[in-house]
Amino acid sequence: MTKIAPSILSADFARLKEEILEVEQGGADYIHVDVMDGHFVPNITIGPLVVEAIRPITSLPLDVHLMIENPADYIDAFAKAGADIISVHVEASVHLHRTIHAIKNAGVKAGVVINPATPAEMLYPILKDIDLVLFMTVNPGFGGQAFIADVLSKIKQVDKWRQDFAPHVEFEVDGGINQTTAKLCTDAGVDVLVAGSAIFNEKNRENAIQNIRNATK
Ligand SMILES: O=C(CO)[C@H](O)[C@H](O)COP(=O)(O)O
Ligand SMILES: [Fe+2]
Repeated sequence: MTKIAPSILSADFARLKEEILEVEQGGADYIHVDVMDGHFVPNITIGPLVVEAIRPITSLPLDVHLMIENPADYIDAFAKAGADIISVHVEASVHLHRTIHAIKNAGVKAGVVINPATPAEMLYPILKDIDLVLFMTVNPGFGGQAFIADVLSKIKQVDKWRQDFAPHVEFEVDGGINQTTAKLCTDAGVDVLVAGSAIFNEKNRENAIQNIRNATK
């Protein structure tokens, strides 16, 4: 079954606990946490303190998406705060192999994120070492942007490598996911759909989650 990871970027931060409980009760599989530093992306969001604060609220895995420069410097802080998956951008990681192993050594699942304009080949050397690939289907930085369909061919390319030598790797997409784009992604091999505005802009979060999941069948 397709997994759904609501992005709290589009939640009401004044009611964050209730928002997280609503999507958990509505059938979410992960809670997606967008960390932005105002350097790697032109927006500033949340840090380890917020991850630590939401950790006791939910039993769902916390899927932490680091959109920051020098992500290796912050692995321990996010691991200690309670992250279950930490994903770093290939574009921000000079020593990607070292950073991935630092995440794993911290006892956390390691993900690698790739921007829409970054070629699939960047993933090839490290695919077997990681737990998750997060394909950006928008340029990172903001919720509510339009899906970039060109990324689908890249997902299909990496899926061939996955079938060849890395069948354990989960594929996730992030950005512009709704009932229409969800199906395009799962048809290309995606296992986990991040959705922010398509879930938190709807009054009934359970219906929103179910509608996206049902659209992929
Ligand atoms: O990483 C992100 C933005 O950089 C968010 O996870 C993503 O944008 C989710 O928002 P939406 O579903 O509204 O596009
Ligand atoms: Fe994200």
